[in-house]
Amino acid sequence: MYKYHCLNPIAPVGIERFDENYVRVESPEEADAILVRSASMHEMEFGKDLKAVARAGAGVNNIPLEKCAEKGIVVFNTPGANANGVKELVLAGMLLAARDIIGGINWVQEHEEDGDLAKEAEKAKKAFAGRELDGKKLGVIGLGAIGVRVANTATHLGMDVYGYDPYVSVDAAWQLSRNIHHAKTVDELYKECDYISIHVPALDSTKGMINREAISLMKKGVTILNFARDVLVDSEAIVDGLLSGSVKRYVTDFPTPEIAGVKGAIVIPHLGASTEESEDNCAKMAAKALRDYLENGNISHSVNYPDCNMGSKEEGSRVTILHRNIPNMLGQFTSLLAKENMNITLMTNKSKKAYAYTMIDVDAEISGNVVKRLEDIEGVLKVRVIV
Ligand SMILES: NC(=O)c1ccc[n+]([C@@H]2O[C@H](COP(=O)([O-])OP(=O)(O)OC[C@H]3O[C@@H](n4cnc5c(N)ncnc54)[C@H](O)[C@@H]3O)[C@@H](O)[C@H]2O)c1
Ligand SMILES: O=C(O)CC[C@@H](O)C(=O)O
Repeated sequence: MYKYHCLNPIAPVGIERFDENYVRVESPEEADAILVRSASMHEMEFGKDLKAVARAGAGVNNIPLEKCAEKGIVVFNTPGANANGVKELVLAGMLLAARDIIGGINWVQEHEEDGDLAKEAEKAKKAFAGRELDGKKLGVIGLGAIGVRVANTATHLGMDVYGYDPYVSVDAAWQLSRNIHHAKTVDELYKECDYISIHVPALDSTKGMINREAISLMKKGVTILNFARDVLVDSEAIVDGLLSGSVKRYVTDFPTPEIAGVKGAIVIPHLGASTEESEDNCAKMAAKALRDYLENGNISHSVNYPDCNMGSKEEGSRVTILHRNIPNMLGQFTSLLAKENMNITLMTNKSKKAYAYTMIDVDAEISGNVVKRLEDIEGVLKVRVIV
């Protein structure tokens, strides 16, 4: 029986994927697996049985990835599962920035009692006039699951789109419309574009990337959209930009006291992935990855260990070993099993940066003593026998 805990509400269609071999527990300390959305796990103590964490979403900056890797806890996310939901809200954000739809709606609400509302509205509406997106230049920074969708859709609105991503994946590049200009530097994109939308993860290298210097390179009256993470944008610089008029609008999905209420800011309460479809997709993908890992040892869409798949566990035993990516690990595992006269029927080993994963099928039962000796090998972080 596997125990799982949900740190945030997870869509029922995902939870339904756990069959009678799974039980939901109230305490994360008891769990074999944790499902999480945006709750911060940085200060959490992990229970001794915790084997995996699944982020029902894309961003993993709420999870201590290195600490998990060191404890042999595999962290999964659900790449692309909420990308369409975010893309649609980014488009809405551009429209809200281009036309004063919010001001207009507020005006109507404030005048709802007015008997002559229709006539008064015709007089008032010039205060809420805007501009069209057609023909404007949009710069998309980060051409992953969301960025590609935003860029491609914007071309259908008649926008002239520039994309910047020095690490773009081959898959994403294949999906990108040929009408998108390839910005070779981010400065080129800053200088050209009327709208700039960021879709990069929060990493040490991206935090604060929209700072005073970046804003100084942008066109006067630029609109900046941030549906990625608050820390990507220097909030003092953006507030000063809005107050001085160098930034016309800042549309963000991340409410902070510094930005909420500033004139020109459109602040949304982190609704990018809050659609029925995105929540369902993320929950299903997260539950599927957890089950495959717990039941078969297979890893797909992990952010701290390599993806590795040996199919379903068949007869015999499967031992899985999370370890450091250092020389002679495989040699030590196989010679230990050979000394125990165990016949290896299938084996695979993959690595990702400092960590590696080995899966070994043998045609006999693996004793507790063998597990202990595998655990004692220098560089081994966790050993699991799947029965
Ligand atoms: N608002 C929301 O509800 C919501 C929902 C999903 C994701 N997000 C955020 O959006 C981010 C992007 O999501 P995604 O699904 O597109 O992720 P993704 O991993 O598919 O794409 C990220 C892209 O950013 C690129 N990148 C990394 N560093 C870069 C840099 N310095 N300059 C330019 N490009 C760089 C990568 O190469 C990659 O192509 C997530 O990390 C998350 O923080 C927010
Ligand atoms: O779970 C959410 O609502 C937000 C998820 C989003 O920020 C993500 O990074 O996928």
